[in-house]
Amino acid sequence: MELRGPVVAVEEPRTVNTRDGTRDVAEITMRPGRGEEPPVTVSLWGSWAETAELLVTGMTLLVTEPSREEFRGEARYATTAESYVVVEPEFMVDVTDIREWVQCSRQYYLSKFTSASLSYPLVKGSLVHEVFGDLLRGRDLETSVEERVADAGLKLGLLDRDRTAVAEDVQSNARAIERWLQQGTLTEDDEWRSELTLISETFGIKGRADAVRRGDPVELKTGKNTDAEPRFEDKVQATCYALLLGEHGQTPETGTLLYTKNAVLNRTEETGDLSPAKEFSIGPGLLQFVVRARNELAAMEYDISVPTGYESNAICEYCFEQDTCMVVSGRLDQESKAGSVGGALPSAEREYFDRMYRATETERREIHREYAKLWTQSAAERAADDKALLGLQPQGRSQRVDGTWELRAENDDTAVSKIREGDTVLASDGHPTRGDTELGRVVRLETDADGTTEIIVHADEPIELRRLDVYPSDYGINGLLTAMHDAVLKGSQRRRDILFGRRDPTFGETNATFIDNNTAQNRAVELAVTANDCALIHGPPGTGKTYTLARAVRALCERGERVLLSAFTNRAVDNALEQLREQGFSEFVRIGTEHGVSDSMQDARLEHRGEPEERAATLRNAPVVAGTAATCGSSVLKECEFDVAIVDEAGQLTEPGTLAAINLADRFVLVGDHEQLPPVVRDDDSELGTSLFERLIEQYPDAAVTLDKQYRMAQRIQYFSSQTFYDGQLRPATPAVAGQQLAELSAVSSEALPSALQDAVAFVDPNGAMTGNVNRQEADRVAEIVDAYRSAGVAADDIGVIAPFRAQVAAITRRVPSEIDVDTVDRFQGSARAVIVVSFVATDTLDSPIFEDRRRVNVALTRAKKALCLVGDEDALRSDPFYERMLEWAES
Ligand SMILES: Nc1ncnc2c1ncn2[C@@H]1O[C@H](COP(=O)(O)OP(=O)(O)OP(=O)(O)O)[C@@H](O)[C@H]1O
Repeated sequence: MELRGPVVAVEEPRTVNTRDGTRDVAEITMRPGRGEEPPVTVSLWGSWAETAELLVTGMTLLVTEPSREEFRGEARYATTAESYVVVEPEFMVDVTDIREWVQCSRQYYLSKFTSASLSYPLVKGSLVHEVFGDLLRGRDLETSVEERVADAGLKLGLLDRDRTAVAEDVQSNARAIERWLQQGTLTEDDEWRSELTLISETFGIKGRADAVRRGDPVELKTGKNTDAEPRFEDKVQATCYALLLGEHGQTPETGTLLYTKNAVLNRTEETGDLSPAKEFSIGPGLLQFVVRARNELAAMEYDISVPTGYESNAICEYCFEQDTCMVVSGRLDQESKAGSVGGALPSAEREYFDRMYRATETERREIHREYAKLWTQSAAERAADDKALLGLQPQGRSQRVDGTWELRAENDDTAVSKIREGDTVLASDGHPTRGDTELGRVVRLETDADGTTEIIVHADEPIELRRLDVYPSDYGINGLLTAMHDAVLKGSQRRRDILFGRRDPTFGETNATFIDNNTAQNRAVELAVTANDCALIHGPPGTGKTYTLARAVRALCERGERVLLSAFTNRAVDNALEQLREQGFSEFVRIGTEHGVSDSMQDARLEHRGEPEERAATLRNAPVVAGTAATCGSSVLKECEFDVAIVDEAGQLTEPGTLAAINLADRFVLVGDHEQLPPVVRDDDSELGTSLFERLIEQYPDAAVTLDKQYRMAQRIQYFSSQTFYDGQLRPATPAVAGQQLAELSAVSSEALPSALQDAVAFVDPNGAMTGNVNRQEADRVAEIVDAYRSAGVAADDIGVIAPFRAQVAAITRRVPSEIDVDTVDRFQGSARAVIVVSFVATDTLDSPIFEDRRRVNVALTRAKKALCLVGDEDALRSDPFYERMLEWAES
């Protein structure tokens, strides 16, 4: 039995005399049943009374196992010895955050700004952890160390570390583990699990336990500890895992900490307890303590306030982070237990930091809401939302060379989901939080001609693969905060003057001609090459953005500048590199994962594995380094410096997302189109919804150039977009572009097309009906239209179909040959087809927008080169002035 719902009133805690002596109690009123039921009073006893001080009305509270009694016809509840009180249970706190919070609340806050810094202790720490996992999976120590150290070649090289010395260091730490594993206390049937992903519905805590032995948590620490007891914060961490494990069965009573460095200590020099493994008992007091610590953290994040350090008992004098802490409080004018140094930043910068911090944390909260849906939504609801693939039939599993597992399954269902190859997912035997779950990577997800989908997932442990769920990761959030911190607190004065509108960007001069057949493109390269601060290149659809960008990269390199080439998506990064190759330039390295990078760029991909010095040199000496903006915040790229950062698709990046890339360079060039897809944010009113590109282009029109000649669309097709989004400035680059026709494609005879499709822009009303997000009649009609183009000789890969909703995408996919690309707008951005068919789905009235944003329509309509067919309900479209104008153009 539990009470879960919003708090409606809170009373101050008081001390009362009871049969058992004096006790604290606080009374609160809440609406259980997630706010559906009438208010009830709950007495929070003992140490839970303190929790009442954290509460404000509106917060969600969870009380487990309360007692209930009737008092004058009213139900009254109270906490019992078994109860837990959880503040904002849907706010998912990571176990490592609780550990940090207990050490120092300020340190928890500061660590948001130092994500992904490269340091030897961190790299060594993860190597030892990996080796530990390997040993548990039965790999032999020497092979494991050798392999893992080789895999970390690049990072070790950037840290100027020698491979053999690192291997020895890791090996000596790992020996402690090996010896402990071999101790007589362990028997053959000792049950082990490594790297267990745990998500708690009750406590709002998630984490990955290093290992679980016979149901008890084992945590690995690469430091030393010569006390008999584990360190308090380490106990806190292991206790969190115990709490999470208890949710699925028995709560463990013992936790183990393995201090690997103890094994390396010299017994003649060190005194104390040198044994690496230290056990401790986990009692109710400790379990409740970690929940209370988590509650404090969740309450602080509820209103996104900044901790002062007084929330925990840390002693600042002993803290390694004291200086950083004081600088941050000084610069941002924050109250801090450690005090502060230096003057505050100008108020505009502090306000900006504050706004962006709040917006980013709000995004985190939205991601956590997604987490909660893992259990608040039923399996069917998740499948209907495209967030899960259910009912998979396991097809076996096998251990891979590195000891991890390949899990195979099949699915006959035609269900679609957002899950794609390369994604990190929650793979489970039935339920993502209640079942046996592993965090895994989808390496294959392919549907064959008879509709069977083959699924392969790589994971640490061999589970039965029956279900996949989208994993709502907040991994990137700290990257955004770090980028913002680095830009505002560490950025040069000159850069900040530009970002905060205090000085106009300046340019040098050049007499060179870079592109001789397109004035705007030539001007764009000129700006990029001569910019002392920044240049902005606005590229409407098909105007040669990529071509111009590649030319600019080359021109900069010719002048001896080192260039960072970045974009929002992997695809755009690869497109730019392909264009560079076409222009005869190939001195670049590509940073990215094997899955992220396209096949054609695998040869340019920087391997991490190898000889450290050689790996680091390859990166350090490359004239051009390319990777997505998200990768720019990685520990590897943060070690690099560039003269110029060129960022494509800048209109799709949030401000902090853009800062991650431009922080690495002295000057920057943003390339994009703010009239196409905006940044994707979960909170509609978010400050993050406007890109830095859009803000700067409005602020500094003189630093910008618009490419105005497009090389893609027939004149008839481009007209609506040009008029509606580009003040009529967009024009075909050549008469050939303007006058292109379907009949120019080989084997195509346009006479074979039905008369309705003869025009370059056509409109068809299939008289369908929308149910949910699907319009079946319209899907049938789209299939007929695709068929008509095919019969007229258009090749399948020349046709693309775009629909606003995934459900309609699925409905159409089932009706057309598998070679035809059918997808949402986001997947089509940056590409084009000779023929594009757009399905609008909506019928009768437009209660909710078809494409959430007009800019998405712009993208959809401008993917077509020679023929565009709009399929939708005339009445619905005419009910909105924007779509009405679109119809008038289509029917003119
Ligand atoms: N100055 C030019 N001279 C000749 N061809 C050009 C020129 N600029 C671009 N093109 C050609 O026009 C086509 C479109 O260019 P590109 O792919 O660079 O467009 P884009 O603006 O990046 O498109 P998108 O809007 O999809 O990002 C390409 O085939 C490119 O080679």
